[in-house]
Amino acid sequence: MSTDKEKLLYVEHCKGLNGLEKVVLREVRGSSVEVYLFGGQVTSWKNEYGEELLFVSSKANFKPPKAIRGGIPICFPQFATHGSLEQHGFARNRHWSVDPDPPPFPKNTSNKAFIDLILRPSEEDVKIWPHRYEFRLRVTLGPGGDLMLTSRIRNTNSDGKSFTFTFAYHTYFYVSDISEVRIEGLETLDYLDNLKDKERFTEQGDAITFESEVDKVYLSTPTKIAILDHERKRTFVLRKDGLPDAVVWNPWDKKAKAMPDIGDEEYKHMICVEAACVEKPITLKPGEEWRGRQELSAVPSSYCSGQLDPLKVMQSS
Ligand SMILES: O=P(O)(O)OC[C@H]1O[C@H](O)[C@H](O)[C@@H](O)[C@@H]1O
Repeated sequence: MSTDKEKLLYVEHCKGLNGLEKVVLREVRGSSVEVYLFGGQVTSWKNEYGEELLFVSSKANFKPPKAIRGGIPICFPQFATHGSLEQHGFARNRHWSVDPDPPPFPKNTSNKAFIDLILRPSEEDVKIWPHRYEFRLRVTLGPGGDLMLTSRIRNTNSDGKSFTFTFAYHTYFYVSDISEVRIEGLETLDYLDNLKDKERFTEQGDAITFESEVDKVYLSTPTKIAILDHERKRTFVLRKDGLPDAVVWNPWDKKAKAMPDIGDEEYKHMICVEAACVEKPITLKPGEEWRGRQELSAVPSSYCSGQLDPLKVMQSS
């Protein structure tokens, strides 16, 4: 366990843009993470060289109630238009609080840089979605610069009613050039195509690359997905737990132009790959809790490349 004094070095509470409350996590080797209490949203993740790994639009409004465009918005209790609520639910445009005394995790890690946030419904929220819950979000910056998000959602209804929700960590990765990006781990899977009325298709071909707008929900994916940025020679590895689906989105030029909070050319520098639970919504009875976890790491591409796997090089020589 870290002492309070030690924790101060790693977790700083301060003001962000427009005076919004922000928490900065730091790790000794220099990596950092920023989390806004508005939206419970991670808005920055930097590696030990100070390079930004997440995309945040230059036109992002850091002005509630509009959600911040970029980073990792939380979609809850509804992903996209899969229900009657506003697009992506309301968690991304609510003010979260720091949770001073969260229930412990079964396995407490030695990580020092983490923050626990909590969202409970306001009376206004209950009118929109008639349920009581506690949504606890732990954001952790690991010793190697990895970024972990763990959500724990508990049904606290006192009227005996269950509730059902869909969910996504709507992660915007920063990439050098979208036309040089490849995603591995989703080949041959079934997906719902949001550009074709959520119709179901099967992915064909070897790997996923980009040359036009994409908005797909891949179903029941492996727990590990890799996003390769060839130009930057960087690979993001996304690991997920409790979140069977994965959304891939890039608005491309026309849609980006129509969006007031994305610059016309900025679609080239972003790719959303979102650990999600969309196809089969989660139902919780009163007292029940759900957990969904996403872990991100960024490594030089050579570490991941099959060609450079020493075993494979030896076998092929
Ligand atoms: O503009 P937003 O409400 O933030 O949504 C941005 C995008 O999020 C997801 O990736 C959905 O699949 C897209 O259909 C949507 O356009």
